[in-house]
Amino acid sequence: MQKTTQVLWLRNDLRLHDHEGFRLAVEHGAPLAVIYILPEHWLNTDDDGMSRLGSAKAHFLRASLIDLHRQLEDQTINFNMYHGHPVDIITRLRDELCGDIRLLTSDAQAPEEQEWLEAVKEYDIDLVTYESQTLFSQAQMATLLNDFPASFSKFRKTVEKRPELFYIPESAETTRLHIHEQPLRTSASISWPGSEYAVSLGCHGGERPGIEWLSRYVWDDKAITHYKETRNALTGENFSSRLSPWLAWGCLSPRYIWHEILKFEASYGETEHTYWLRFELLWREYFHWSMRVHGDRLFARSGIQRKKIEASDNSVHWQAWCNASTGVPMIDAGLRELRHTGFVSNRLRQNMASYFIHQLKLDWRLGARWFEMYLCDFDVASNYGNWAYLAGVGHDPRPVREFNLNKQLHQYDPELSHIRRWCPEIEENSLQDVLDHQAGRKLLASFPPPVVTVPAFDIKS
Ligand SMILES: Cc1cc2nc3c(=O)[nH]c(=O)nc-3n(C[C@H](O)[C@H](O)[C@H](O)COP(=O)(O)OP(=O)(O)OC[C@H]3O[C@@H](n4cnc5c(N)ncnc54)[C@H](O)[C@@H]3O)c2cc1C
Repeated sequence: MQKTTQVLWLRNDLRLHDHEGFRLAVEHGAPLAVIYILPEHWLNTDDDGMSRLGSAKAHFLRASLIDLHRQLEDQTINFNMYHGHPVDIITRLRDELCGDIRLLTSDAQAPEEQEWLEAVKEYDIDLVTYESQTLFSQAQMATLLNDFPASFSKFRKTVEKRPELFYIPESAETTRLHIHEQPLRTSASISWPGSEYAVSLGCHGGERPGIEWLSRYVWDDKAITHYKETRNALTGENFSSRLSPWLAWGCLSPRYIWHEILKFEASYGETEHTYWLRFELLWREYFHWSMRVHGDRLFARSGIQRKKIEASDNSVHWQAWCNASTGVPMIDAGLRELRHTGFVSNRLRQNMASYFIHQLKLDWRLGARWFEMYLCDFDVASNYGNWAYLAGVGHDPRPVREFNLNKQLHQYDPELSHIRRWCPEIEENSLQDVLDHQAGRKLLASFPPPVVTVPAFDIKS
């Protein structure tokens, strides 16, 4: 009989806790090799000047891999890193390992990943997939997926009625793993993207920093007790949970976070704030399952609604966006923040996307790709799901969701704290000055004029 080697191919599940892949490997018992493949094309720049891995995002991913590497090393488990085409790497490994391969990896979210998994199966590899990014499993979702709710509310109400869904299995005892001992031929060291911007991440990638952050946010600072009230802010400490980068790379499991919130509620009581953080995690869940159901349609301009929408290819507008020089301080502040830190608040993301789609009138998918390059919490389902929603071709029941930028600025950054942080050139100006500039009514000398203005707004005295 041929010997079997298990290969655990980690993708967006860079952790040890709540990990079905490790659990399955322990259960099976054959020797295990743990690998990560950085897809080569993520490093290439496309015709629009974009790559898949901007610098802040690359920083976070790299730190997450290093943290995992160290944790595995402590348990004498080799972690083998590659870059190249995932299917090429896996088939090369199969040849190197000779014998039967049992490949364990996370279920596909995006169609691109589905293609890799389909291609791997062609090579006579025993492929076993598991869920690692969602609260629920495919089996738990089966009936809902056959008739997927068109709105988030319907989805939420259905799953909230089923508490048995919110179950967290025991973590695998990795000490019981049987490790493949022979060294594997890994790729030459990866040339990670450098940066033309000074990157200043507010957080460290990796499972252990993620667990620490969650514990501090929930238990030490008890910031969860004001979540609903502050979550729409544009800046400030602990205004939202900032869990998204760890969730995106799978350094934290959504089930682990969910259960920490439940534990907090058991100690201090459920409030609208603790509930709302779980509510937002369900939004993420909704987009993830929507992507499984709708696949490629989510990347079409007409979206899942198959609605014909117009978009221009105005290169002046596009360049202004790319250079963070739209002349609208609220937008340019967000663009600068995103390039430097890989993060922007949800409220600002909504306004930025609305401006991109409704004022610059560019194709929403270009904006989604731009976010994909820079966001260190890039999550294919949440990003494309939210952009499509704002473009009116996704799950939004409303036909158009256009934000009144000046009204939003007045409501969410009345002290100009966010704008001043990222656009110091308007340090001396008042909120009304900025509102007038953005509307093109009275231009600031210190800021370029808007490429496209937004509706005027007067502060009532
Ligand atoms: C145009 C646009 C693009 C976006 N792209 C992404 C993306 O690539 N990756 C990503 O994780 N989120 C994305 N979001 C959703 C949201 O902006 C971020 O999840 C949130 O800002 C992350 O900060 P936080 O962890 O402090 O969120 P919190 O407010 O603390 O929320 C907790 C968690 O709930 C989930 N969540 C909250 N809001 C949403 C939402 N609207 N959609 C899906 N999940 C949500 C996230 O996992 C988040 O970490 C996008 C939103 C917009 C409008």
